[in-house]
Amino acid sequence: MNLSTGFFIAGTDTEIGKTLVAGALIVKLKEVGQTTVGFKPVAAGTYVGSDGQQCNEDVETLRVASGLDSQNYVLCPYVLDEPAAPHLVAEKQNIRLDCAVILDALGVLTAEFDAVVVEGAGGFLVPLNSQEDLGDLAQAIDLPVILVVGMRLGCINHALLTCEAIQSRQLSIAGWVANTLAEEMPFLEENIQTLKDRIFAPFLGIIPSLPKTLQKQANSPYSVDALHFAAQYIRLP
Ligand SMILES: Nc1ncnc2c1ncn2[C@@H]1O[C@H](COP(=O)(O)OP(=O)(O)OP(=O)(O)O)[C@@H](O)[C@H]1O
Ligand SMILES: C[C@H](N)[C@H](N)CCCCCC(=O)O
Ligand SMILES: [Mg+2]
Repeated sequence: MNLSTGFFIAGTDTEIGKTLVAGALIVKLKEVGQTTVGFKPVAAGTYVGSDGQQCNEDVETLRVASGLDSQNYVLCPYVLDEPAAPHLVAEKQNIRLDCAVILDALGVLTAEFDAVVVEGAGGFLVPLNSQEDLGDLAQAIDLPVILVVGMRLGCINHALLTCEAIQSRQLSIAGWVANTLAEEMPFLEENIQTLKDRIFAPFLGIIPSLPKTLQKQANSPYSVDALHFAAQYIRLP
C-alpha cells in the first residue's frame, strides 16, 4: 500500500502522547485543506459511551479530530476491552489480530480521504500476533513515520532505539515531536538538544504540558480544544 499523504505515528512507549499528536496533526492537515481521517489499527481498553456503546478513548479522539460525529466509518477494526498488550487481550478472546484485516479497513478510508493519520498502539514493536508486529504493519502501510518522544527520564534511549527499528524497516522518519508530559522533566531543553543531535530527521516542535483545564479525564477522549492547543506547537513535515 502506498498512500499519497499521511503519517504513521510511532511513540517511544505507551502513554506518551501519540493520540495527542495524532489528533493535533489531523487538525493541522485539515487547516491546509486536506480531508483527513485518523485510524488506529488496534485499540485496547473501553468505556461505555453516552449511547451505551463500548468506546475507546483513542478512537473517539481520532473521530473528534477528524470531525466525524457518527459511527459511519470504521476508524479501528479491533476494539478490545482490556487495556493491556493487544495480542494478549485478543488471544484471551480467541481473536487473531490480522494485518490483512487492518489494511482492508485502512483502504476504505484512504479511498475517501486525502490524508490518513495512523496511530500505533504502544511502542513500535508491539506484537499483533505470533508472526506480526506493528513494525510489520507500518512497513506494509508505507507511510512516513512521525516519532513522538514522551519527555521523561529514559526517553533518549527509547527514542534512539525506536529510530533504529523504524529505519531497519526501510521506513522514512518524517520528523519527531517532543511531548512534555504532565510533569516537566529536569534538563528538558538539554534532553531535547541531545535528541536533536542524534535523530537525523526534522524536529517538528515541543508540546508543553497541557494546562489543567485541557487535561484528559480517564476513560474519555481529548477535547477539540486540547488538540488545537497542541497543534499550535508543532509543524507539518
Ligand atoms: N502534553 C501533555 N500534557 C499533559 N498531559 C499529557 C500530555 N501528553 C499526554 N498527556 C497525558 O498522558 C496520558 C497518555 O497520553 P496519550 O493517551 O496521548 O498517550 P498514547 O501514547 O497515545 O498512549 P497509547 O499507547 O495508549 O495509545 C494521557 O492521560 C494524557 O492526558
Ligand atoms: C492499553 C495501552 N494503552 C496500549 N494501547 C497498548 C500498550 C501495549 C504495550 C505492550 C508492551 O510493549 O509491553
Ligand atoms: Mg493513544
